[in-house]
Amino acid sequence: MTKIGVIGAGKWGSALAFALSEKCEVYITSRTPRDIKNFISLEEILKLEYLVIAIPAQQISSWLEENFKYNNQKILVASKGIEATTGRFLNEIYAKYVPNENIAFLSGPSFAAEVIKSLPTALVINSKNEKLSAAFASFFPSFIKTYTSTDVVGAEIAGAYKNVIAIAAGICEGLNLGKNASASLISRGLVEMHRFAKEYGAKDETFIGLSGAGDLFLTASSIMSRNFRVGLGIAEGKSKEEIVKELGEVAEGIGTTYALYEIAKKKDLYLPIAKEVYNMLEGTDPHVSLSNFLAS
Ligand SMILES: NC(=O)C1=CN([C@@H]2O[C@H](COP(=O)(O)OP(=O)(O)OC[C@H]3O[C@@H](n4cnc5c(N)ncnc54)[C@H](O)[C@@H]3O)[C@@H](O)[C@H]2O)C=CC1
Ligand SMILES: O=C(CO)COP(=O)(O)O
Repeated sequence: MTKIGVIGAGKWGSALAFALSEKCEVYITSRTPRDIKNFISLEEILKLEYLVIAIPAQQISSWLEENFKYNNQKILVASKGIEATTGRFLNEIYAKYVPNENIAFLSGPSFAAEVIKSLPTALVINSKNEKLSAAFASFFPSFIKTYTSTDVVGAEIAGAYKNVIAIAAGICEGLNLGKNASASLISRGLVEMHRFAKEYGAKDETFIGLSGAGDLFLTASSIMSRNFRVGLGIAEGKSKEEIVKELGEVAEGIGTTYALYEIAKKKDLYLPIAKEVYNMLEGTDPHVSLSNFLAS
């Protein structure tokens, strides 16, 4: 049996550890020791050949700098986000530590809460190394259908950007603007994230498939999404600090909105929804912001 180490025992790391244990021998670690099955130290887990890293995007670069030792491991990145302080994508951050041929990125519509119940799910493994994608794909259980793709940057941007659109969709729902507004917001969100990703050479099919439309439709239409719930909080007039405290889990859309705002300024890009989400996170009245992109 292949041994896999999962780093990060939050919602997603725990669900992936559960799923992968159908076919593999899975070990897990996190910052603080936990009383869970097959929990081992970081030092021990870094000796394994296959690793899944499920810690929040905003913490990746400091975590790698302080903890990671490259030892020819093969990595599957499960995080979805863009670094707020630098605007760097995760594949750029990891490039300093892991060669291209040893890294893959996970994408697709997948609430941890459903994976942990073995509900049917479809995921995409994205890597420049097709042999590596195939290897990771083969580790997933029967209730998860896996696809592979070489469009790393497209999948990464789709997974990060949909969280920002999910915040906007939560605001739309919280303000009771109706299904027409919600559908137009989500479809325009898809156009916006696709246009942004094209700047970086992403493929069109990534955006009409599971990684793009699939994950966007899931996250931007369900209260199960933490990012959607951030939007509901904004609609209630709460500050982002209050919302994050109440949530108690990561909502990557917040950091990613700040990253996109800076990238848009630097590269002079038109990202209207991300810009209004930024304004609302900074305290603009959501009625004003929403009417900026929904009204004529
Ligand atoms: N929960 C979900 O349904 C899904 C989550 N994701 C992505 O997976 C990533 C993790 O999300 P969740 O597990 O849901 O979040 P979570 O809030 O449940 O857990 C985050 C985990 O990261 C660890 N962590 C935080 N800062 C750290 C640091 N500096 N060093 C080491 N470990 C640290 C925490 O201890 C915790 O175990 C995010 O990027 C999220 O977007 C992707 C798909 C589905
Ligand atoms: O990425 C996810 C589902 O694919 C999880 O979304 P949230 O982080 O908004 O809960």
